[in-house]
Amino acid sequence: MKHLAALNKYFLTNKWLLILGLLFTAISIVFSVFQPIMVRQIFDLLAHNIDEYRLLDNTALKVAFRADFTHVLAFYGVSILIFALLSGFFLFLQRQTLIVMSRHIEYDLKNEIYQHYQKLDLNFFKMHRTGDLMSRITEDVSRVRMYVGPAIMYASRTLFLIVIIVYLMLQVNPLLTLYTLSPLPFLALTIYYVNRIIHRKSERIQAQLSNITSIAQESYSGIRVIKSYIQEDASARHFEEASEAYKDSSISLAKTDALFQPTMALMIGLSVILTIFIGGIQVIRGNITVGNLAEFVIYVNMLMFPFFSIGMVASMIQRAAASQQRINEFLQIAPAIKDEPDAKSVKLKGGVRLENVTFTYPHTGITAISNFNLHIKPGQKVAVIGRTGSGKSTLAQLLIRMYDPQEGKVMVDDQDIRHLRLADLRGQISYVPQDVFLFSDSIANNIRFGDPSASIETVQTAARQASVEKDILGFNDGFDTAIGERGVTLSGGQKQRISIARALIKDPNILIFDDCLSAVDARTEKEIIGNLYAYLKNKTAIIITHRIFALFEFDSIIVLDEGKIVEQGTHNDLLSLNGYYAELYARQQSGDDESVSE
Ligand SMILES: Nc1ncnc2c1ncn2[C@@H]1O[C@H](COP(=O)(O)OP(=O)(O)OP(=O)(O)O)[C@@H](O)[C@H]1O
Repeated sequence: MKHLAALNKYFLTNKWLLILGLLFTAISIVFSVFQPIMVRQIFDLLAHNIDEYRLLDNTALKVAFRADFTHVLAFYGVSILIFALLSGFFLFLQRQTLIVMSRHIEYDLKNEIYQHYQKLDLNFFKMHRTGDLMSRITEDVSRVRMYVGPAIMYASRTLFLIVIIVYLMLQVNPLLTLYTLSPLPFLALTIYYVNRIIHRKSERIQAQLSNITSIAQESYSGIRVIKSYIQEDASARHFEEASEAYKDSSISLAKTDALFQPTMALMIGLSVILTIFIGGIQVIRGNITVGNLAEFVIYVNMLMFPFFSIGMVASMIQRAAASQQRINEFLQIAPAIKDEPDAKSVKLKGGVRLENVTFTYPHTGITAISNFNLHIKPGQKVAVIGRTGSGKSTLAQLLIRMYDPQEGKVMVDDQDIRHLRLADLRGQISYVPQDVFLFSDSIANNIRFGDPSASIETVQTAARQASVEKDILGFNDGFDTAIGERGVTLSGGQKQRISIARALIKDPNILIFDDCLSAVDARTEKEIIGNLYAYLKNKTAIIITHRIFALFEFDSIIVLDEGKIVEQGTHNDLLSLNGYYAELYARQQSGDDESVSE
C-alpha cells in the first residue's frame, strides 16, 4: 500500500475533482435511500387503511376511498421516480468527476514515466527488456488507474451507503439488522478470493496472448527466411501450440466465471430469505411493521453491490499497489549520465582528446576501450579502422557521452565532457550510427530530425550532400514519401544516406560516422566521399570504417585492436609499418577483400 503514496501528488493536483466527486457520491446516495423509506410508508399506509376500507359498507364511499388512495399511490410513485432520477443524475456527475480525474492521472503518470525513460542512460535500456518498459507504461498504468478511478468511486459509494443504510436499519430494529447483515461479510470475502483466482487466470491468458502476438509478429517479419527454409509447417505448429495453451486457459477462466455468477445469486437470495424469515417473525411479534420488512428487503438489495464491491475494490487496490511498485522502481532510477551541477554551455570548436580512457560495459564486464589516448585537433579528419569487436563503436559512444568511462577523461576543446551541458554536447556533435533507424514518417521529416526548424531547401541540400537526393526524387511523392511499415521500402544504402543527411543538416563542428557506408556501392561511396570532402572542410570528422578510403586524405588513421591503438599515422605511414593496415590494403589491391575501396 505504501507504494500508492507516490500517487498522492496527483490527488493533490486534482483535488477539486476528487472533492466534488465525493460530494456527488454522497448526494446521490442520500437521494437513493428515499426509495425504501417511501416504500415502507406505502406498505404501512396500505396495512393501516385496508381494514378501514373493508369496514366501509357504502359503495360510493368505497369508490371515493379508492380514488383518494390512488392519488396517494401516484404521489409516492412520482416521488420515487423523481428521487431515482436525482440520484441517477448525481451518479452521472460522480462518474464525470472521479472517472475523469482518473483519466487525468493516467495521462500525467504515463507522461511522467515516458519522460523519465527519455532521461535514462543506454545502460538502463540494455538492462531491461523493451516488453518490460512497455508493460510498465501501459498495463501497470491501467491497473493504477483502476485504483485512482473505479476503486475510489466504488469504495466511497460503499462507505457512504453502508453508513447511511446501517444507520437507518438500526433505527428500525437492531436484531434484524444484525441477522440481515451477517452473510454479507462472507459475500465480500468470497468475491475477494474469486476475484484473485479470476485475476490469476486472466494474467496467464494475457501472457499467452502476448506470446501468440510475438510469434505471429516474428513470423511475419521473418517470412522470407521461413519460406526459403521451407519452415511454414513448423511455424504453423509453433503457433498452434501457443494457441492451444491460450484456449485451455480461456476455457478454465470461463468455468470460474460460470460458477461465479450463480454463487453470487445464491448468496443474495439467502440474504433476502433470511431477512423475510426473521423479519416476518418480528412483524408477527409486533416489533416492526410490514412496511419495515419491505424497507429491509430493499436495503439488503441495496447493500449487495457495495459488499460485492468491497472484495472487488480490495483486489483492485492490491493489483494497483503491485503495479505502482513496479512503476516506482523505474521512476526511482536516476540516470547515470546527466548534467553535473556545474555543467557549462559552450560553443564547440572541434578539438577532441581522450586521456588514459578505460571503459568496461557495466552489465557484461567487457572492457571495450583500454588505457586509450588520442588527440584530434579542430578540423582534422581521422579514420578509425579495426577488426570487428575492436572497440570502434564504443569510442563513438564515449564521445557523445552515451557512457562515461570508468577511468580517464574524454575532452572536447580541452574540457572534460562531464562538465559540459549534455544537450550542448550532443547538439553540437552529429553522430551517424552503424544501425540506421528511420521513423515512420516522411523522408523530409526523417532528415529534419537533425534540425526540426530546417526549411525544405535545407533538407534538399543535406540530401544532395549525402548523395540521396536523386533517389528521393525518383519516388512518386519525393521528399514527402512515407517510410515505415505502410510506406516505401528503402534499400540499405538509401537508409544509410538518409541517416547521413540527417546528421549533415545539423551543421555541427564535429561529426562521427560509424561504418555508415557499408551498404552503398563503390560508385555512390565515391560520390558521397567527394561531397563530404567539401562539406567537412573546416569540421572535425571521425570516420569509423571497415574499409580503407584511399581517396579521402585523412590527417590520421588509427587502427584499433582489443580497445587499444595498435597503429597510427597517415596512409603512407601505416603502409610502411607493414601491419594490419598494410595487409588490408594489400588485400584490396589484389581484390581479395571487398572492404577496400578507392
Ligand atoms: N552495449 C554493449 N554492451 C556490452 N558489451 C558491448 C556493447 N557494445 C559492444 N560491446 C562489446 O564491446 C566490444 C567492442 O564492441 P564495439 O561495438 O565497440 O566494436 P566495433 O569495433 O565497433 O565492432 P564492429 O566493427 O563489429 O561494429 C565487443 O566485445 C562487444 O561485444
